Amino acid sequence: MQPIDLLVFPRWLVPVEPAGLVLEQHALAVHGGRILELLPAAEAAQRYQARETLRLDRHALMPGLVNAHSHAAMSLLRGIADDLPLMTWLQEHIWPAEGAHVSPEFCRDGVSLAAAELIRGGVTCVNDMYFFPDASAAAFSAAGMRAVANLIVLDFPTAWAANADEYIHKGLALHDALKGNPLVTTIFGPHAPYTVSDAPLTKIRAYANELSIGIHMHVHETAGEVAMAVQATGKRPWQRLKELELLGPDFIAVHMTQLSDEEIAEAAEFGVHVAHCPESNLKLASGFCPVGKLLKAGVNVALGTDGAASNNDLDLFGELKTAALLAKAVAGDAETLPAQAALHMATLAGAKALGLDEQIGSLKEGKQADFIAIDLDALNTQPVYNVLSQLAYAVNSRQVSEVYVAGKPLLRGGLLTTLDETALRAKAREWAAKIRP
Ligand SMILES: CSC[C@H]1O[C@@H](n2cnc3c(O)ncnc32)[C@H](O)[C@@H]1O
Ligand SMILES: [Zn+2]
Repeated sequence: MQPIDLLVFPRWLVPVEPAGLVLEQHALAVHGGRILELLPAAEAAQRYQARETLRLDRHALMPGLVNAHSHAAMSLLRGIADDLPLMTWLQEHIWPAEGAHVSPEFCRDGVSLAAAELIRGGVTCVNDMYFFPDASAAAFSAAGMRAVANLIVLDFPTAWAANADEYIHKGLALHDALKGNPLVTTIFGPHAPYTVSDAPLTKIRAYANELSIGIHMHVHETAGEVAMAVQATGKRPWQRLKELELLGPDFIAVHMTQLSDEEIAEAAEFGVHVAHCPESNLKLASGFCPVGKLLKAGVNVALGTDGAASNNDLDLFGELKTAALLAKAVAGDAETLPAQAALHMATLAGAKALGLDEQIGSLKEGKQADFIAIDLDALNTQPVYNVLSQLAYAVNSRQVSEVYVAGKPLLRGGLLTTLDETALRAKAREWAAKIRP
């Protein structure tokens, strides 16, 4: 018998790829933080001597969810300004609050609070755009989560940097510092076309090419953003990004609610990835991303929560259901974004957008052992005719009972292993008292 770290025997094994596959009486073998193989349960019991065995008789086992767009530390700004359109929300409420309170400590505590919520909801990897990405990266690492730290860029000064060049240089230093980190990688995060001018965008493209890192940006979030740009420059932001050669297979465009058919075709042609944030778009009344059309055109569409100040939670299972329902309504076609495609969007599509699809996003031999187990015995997921249907449309994130990243448990039997919930609650209250005394 071969000694290995872990054997998991779930009721249902959902690898996500190949699409629609649900294995029963199978096991997942894990060693050295990686998936050794998926194999029949009887064979696993004969061949492997596991240091630890997990028997999950009521559970579906699937890859960890990938949150392709978030601002994790904004968990500390949850509920500070609601029921407003994007620009009023951002310019009159969020930026002033961030200007007054964001610091390395704010980011550490906000990310830790968000990480607890994300882990509890089955998210194992998060693409995070926020100030003090060094502090955020450290907090994600301490929580044991996989993260993509954004090298953020803005034209205006904040507590993190004084001007676009300083943002870029601090970002490059962070990129160097994170080299060799097994869990945290980097991506450029220029905020949006309306906050970053041509010169820094040109530099970002050059550095992204040189260092082989991607670019992640809010694009065409609202009709107002597009109209303002057309009025000021005669060009839609997409056209400007195209002329600056930003669009390519390493570019993640977030939101994308305002798209012509020609722009959809170009997104496919350039291999641009879209990070769809349906609940934030709904709450800020930003518009509807044409997910059905994008998928038909061959665009990779990933899923994000955006920050907790515009969502107002970080529940990616909830987001996945909203995405599926909204895509059907927008397309006027109930067959758009079926359950299995929505699960793909929340896992492998996110991994692909982040350039991590060789490592995560599906349960496959050789990939990192980033997996989650969901207890389907709850009343709201009974009876189980179709596991994929339960996971996409009926699961509540509280049913996530196990979360592993690189073979290490972050949630065991519903209990967080790396974070102290009582301490997180106390910190959240402390910050609230400072922010709204
Ligand atoms: C450069 S750090 C990130 C920056 O983005 C702000 N933000 C949060 N949500 C949104 C959104 O939906 N559109 C545009 N900008 C957003 C966040 O508050 C930070 O200032
Ligand atoms: Zn955002």
